[in-house]
Amino acid sequence: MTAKRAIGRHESLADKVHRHRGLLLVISIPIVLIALVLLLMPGTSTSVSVIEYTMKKHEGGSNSRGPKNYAVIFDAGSSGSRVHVYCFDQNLDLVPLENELELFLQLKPGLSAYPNDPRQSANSLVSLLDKAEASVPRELRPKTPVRVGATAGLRALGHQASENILQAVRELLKDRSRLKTEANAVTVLDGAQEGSYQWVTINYLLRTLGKPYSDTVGVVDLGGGSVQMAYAIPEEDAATAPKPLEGEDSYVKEMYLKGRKYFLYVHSYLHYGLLAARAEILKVSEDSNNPCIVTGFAGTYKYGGKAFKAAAAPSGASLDECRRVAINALKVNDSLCTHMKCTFGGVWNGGGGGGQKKMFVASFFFDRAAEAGFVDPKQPVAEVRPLDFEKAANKACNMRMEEGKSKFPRVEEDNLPYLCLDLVYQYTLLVDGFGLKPSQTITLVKKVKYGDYAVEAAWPLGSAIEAVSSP
Ligand SMILES: O=c1[nH]cnc2c1ncn2[C@@H]1O[C@H](COP(=O)(O)OP(=O)(O)O)[C@@H](O)[C@H]1O
Ligand SMILES: [Ca+2]
Repeated sequence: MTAKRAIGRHESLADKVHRHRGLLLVISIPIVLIALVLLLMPGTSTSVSVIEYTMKKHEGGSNSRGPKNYAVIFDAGSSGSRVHVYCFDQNLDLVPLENELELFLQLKPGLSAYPNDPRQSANSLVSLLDKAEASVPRELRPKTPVRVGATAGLRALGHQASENILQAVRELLKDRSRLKTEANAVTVLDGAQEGSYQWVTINYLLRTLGKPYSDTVGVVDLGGGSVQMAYAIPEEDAATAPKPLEGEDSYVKEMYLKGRKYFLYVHSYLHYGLLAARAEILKVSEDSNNPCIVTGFAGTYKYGGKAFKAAAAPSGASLDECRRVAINALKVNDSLCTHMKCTFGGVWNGGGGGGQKKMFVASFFFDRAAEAGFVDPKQPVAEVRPLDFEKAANKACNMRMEEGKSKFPRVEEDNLPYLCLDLVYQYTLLVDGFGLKPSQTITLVKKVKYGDYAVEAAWPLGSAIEAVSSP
């Protein structure tokens, strides 16, 4: 009986198809054509990578968690290691741990300072781990994710040496900690992840997530080893984004946050962090004097296990000549731009737009501006213009080493010989590299106000949000 009915229905369906074949043909031709065009279009499938997380609402039901969710994130940076502990409520709002919105601890040097001793490298995290774990209530520890994200220092070490260190860190966590380690909890972040987490951090703290892309802010993060830029772009621009250069991460990440889809342009430049750039700039002058070194200084600069001659010319430092060397080191003019518009080194600039109107610029940009005296280190943010870096550079390039302490009382002694270089590089990176106008206002950021508190403007919060919102 059942079989008979099925056959009967099958026959009548076939009859109908036969009867309406003309109409079906008319409908299907444009559909096939559209599918063909989409298939052949350059774009999204090759240049966009989808970030794997959504900021879920924790409103109960099967996905419900406890009232408080902790996350412990290690930032294994090139110049130091840091740990952040955050606590979120069910709405994914940050709630205070004791009297701050995060526990933040740091130490120097970073994991990459022990390239040949993975155990010692991992053990450098012990004091941070113990204090971080102690700040999480005992009963929540097995449910609390811990992640270790290494950045430019381990990236530059190469695969085998960095993998050995990461393995030693995994063992340390297993032996010493009761926190939850997910698969891939201990990794070298790729530059695009680092930049997109930083963008999530800042926009989360500014409460712009969930708003249209043009209400979000763009970010620049100048680390020791690498520098990242990230900002949201319109969907049309994402669809026509160029393919990345060989071996590079894709230019666009697709992200779902607070119910909205964002297309994030993100790029990380390895070797263009501030401490790495010093080496690049000193390499240009090889064994001779360098016009970026403060007048009266002669010494060596050590970076990444190598030593570079760092000696002032007898005639002293020169802002103009140092600018030329910095532009040269950035390869602004001598690399092929095969995209519509490039930043430097042949890298696509993302096309600009509303998501880049306001730029929040972090890490060494804030720190050097504070040391140079044009930003108050006690304030979480400061509005400046690229030309403030040039003005300070002019002063630094025209002083002698002996005058350093009185002209720049806040500069750390080890940084003094490189103050002209650092400030010139920062100006050059913003203006010649990223194409900002010298007079454009940018926000230097150390922390972002969140309610009555201020939270570090660093990528680990973006990673924590992902960790507590994944299933
Ligand atoms: O959590 C943070 N809060 C404030 N500043 C930070 C934080 N993390 C990194 N920085 C800044 O970034 C600088 C160095 O960057 P880092 O060592 O992370 O290099 P990398 O990002 O190239 O690996 C530090 O000297 C500091 O100014
Ligand atoms: Ca960093």
